[in-house]
Amino acid sequence: MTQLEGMDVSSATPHRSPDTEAVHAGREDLAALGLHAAPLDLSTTYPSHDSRAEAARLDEFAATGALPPGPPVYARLDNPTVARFERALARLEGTGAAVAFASGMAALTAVVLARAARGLRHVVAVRPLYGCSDHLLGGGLLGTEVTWTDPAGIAAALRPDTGLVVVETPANPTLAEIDLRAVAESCGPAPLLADNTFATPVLQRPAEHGARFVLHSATKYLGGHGDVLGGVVACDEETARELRKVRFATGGVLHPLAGYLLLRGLATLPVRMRAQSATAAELARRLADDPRVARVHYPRIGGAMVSFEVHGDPHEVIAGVRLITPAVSLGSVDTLIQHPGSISHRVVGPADRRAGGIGEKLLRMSVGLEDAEDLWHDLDTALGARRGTGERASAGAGEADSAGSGAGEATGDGELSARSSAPRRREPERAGR
Ligand code: MET
Repeated sequence: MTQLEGMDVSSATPHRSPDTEAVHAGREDLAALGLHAAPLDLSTTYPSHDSRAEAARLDEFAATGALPPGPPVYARLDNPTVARFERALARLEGTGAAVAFASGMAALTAVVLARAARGLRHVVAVRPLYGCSDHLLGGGLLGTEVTWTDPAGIAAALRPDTGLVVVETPANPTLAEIDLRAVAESCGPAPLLADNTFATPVLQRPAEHGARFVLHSATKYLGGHGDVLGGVVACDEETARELRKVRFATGGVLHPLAGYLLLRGLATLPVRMRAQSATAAELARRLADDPRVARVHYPRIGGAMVSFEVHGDPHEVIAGVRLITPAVSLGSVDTLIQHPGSISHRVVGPADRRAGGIGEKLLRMSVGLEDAEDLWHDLDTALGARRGTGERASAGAGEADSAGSGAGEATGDGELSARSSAPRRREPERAGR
């Protein structure tokens, strides 16, 4: 372990732009090590001839959850490659610490267990959440009891044994947005967990709005290339200590190779998010103007996710794509499309899916780095004949522009500005809850 591990990273270095942090955070010790690229430490254990010192270090960890100084003891406790990713993500989210896990679900599990260890097993949650999050909380596997509510009902749903309030914004898969500051204020003493997987810290830093736990499936945008499974919770150092204790006890650790790939992924996160968001906003505009599409969901804060409801059979769209990958997951450099009712939210019962606004006609698309025209051509073909006319579309940028959807224009930093010159037609839905 380096001396940098376990420190409160919020005070470690002066404030720098997120673009700079993405490239440099977590790499503070490399120059002293004489390295340019981050090293990959695959050790499962670490030698020491001093058993008394090891005992003292383990006692200290067991008592506090603070990472002991000196070299690591064992990989389930601590790994320097993973710690670089944790420091970098904490810097990007503006928190004092971050704790990485084997997957996003392992990360959420650790938070729930840490709260339950304090006797606080009641959870207040807002639908929709990612399907497996919904199932983990509501299914009772971890002994939790959930009160599902809308954001306005959070304060009334709180109980003395409420240990956690869980929201996801933009939500998987409807992209519904929540006012995090308002929600955090209504949580009282209960900590707010915000799943920030879809927005990433490039578009939104929930800790600045009062979230105590910022959850990511790191598998998605943080990794960015569809080749690493991981999860992470950004939080303050005191909270991180509780999570490290749960991680050590339960073993849901992030593999060092995953930590290596995630740190590498973070370096390009802002660039990828801006490019993918610009293409997503353009596709959302075109879909909103398409008669084969009943409804388009695109977040006010932008992002690379677009969800839309078709008039026809959504399964035919999945069957019809050729360039776009028909697969669950998101956040990769290639565009993915899936049917939430069949895959990402299958584990949520039909009535609860409906309660969360997840209709059977809904498709969820994660827009990658391909050319927008190529993606539109594939979508246009997969959507099939235009309703009523049988006409095949050949929309390009010109057609989209002349359509003047008024749906807003990606500015390149994830924000949207309304087009004012063109007549307004249908817009992607941006309504919050
Ligand atoms: C196994 S289902 C889904 C994986 C991922 N969390 C998604 O929403 O696509």
